[in-house]
Amino acid sequence: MPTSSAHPLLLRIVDDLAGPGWSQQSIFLPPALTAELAAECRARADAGELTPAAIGRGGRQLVQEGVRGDYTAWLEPGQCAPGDAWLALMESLRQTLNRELFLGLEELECHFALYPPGAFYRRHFDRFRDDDSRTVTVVLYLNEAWQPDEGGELRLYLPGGRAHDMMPQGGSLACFMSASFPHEVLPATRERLSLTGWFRRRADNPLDTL
Ligand SMILES: O=C(O)CCC(=O)C(=O)O
Ligand SMILES: [Fe+2]
Repeated sequence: MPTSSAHPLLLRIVDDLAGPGWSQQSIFLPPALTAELAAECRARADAGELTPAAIGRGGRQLVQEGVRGDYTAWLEPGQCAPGDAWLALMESLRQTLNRELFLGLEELECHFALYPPGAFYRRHFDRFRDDDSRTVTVVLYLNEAWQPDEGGELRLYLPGGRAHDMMPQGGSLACFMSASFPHEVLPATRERLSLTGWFRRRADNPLDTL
């Protein structure tokens, strides 16, 4: 059992990752900060700063609409106040996960994602075949008053052939071990906004760091 003084919400995520390996927090972020992050995502979309998401990494990136149809933009420190507030919270989570679970997480890469109505992301793993540094996935949803009949669930495939669906409700968080759970994003009837991040640790392959 964790014994530290970290926020109870963060400790709940620690317990979930140490147990089943995934966590769903329905009320993770206050509505005001969620709304500010949603506004930032929309502003970037309006400014044409979101680009079609690609599959793979480095020189092997490929846009494949039949696999994923979302648009993304990286969130970097110093770009906007709500983004920095989010990154500070994720830094607390990173430190808590390292302290309690010895995960050795070194950094977070994080992007806004916008799925137009009907867009999806087929079943996949978040780890690249040639790079195992993505260790923990976090997805914060930015959609106010999402309704169950609007679709857009994150479907997490669990061991034993079961699946768990999560509605992309504003302020809720999905978190899971990146290498353990195939997952997909189902199409929605309305625009679906999120902020997705991956905590990375140093790649095992020394050639990757050259
Ligand atoms: O938005 C989600 O629910 C998950 C997104 C995802 O799987 C990804 O970007 O790799
Ligand atoms: Fe994913």
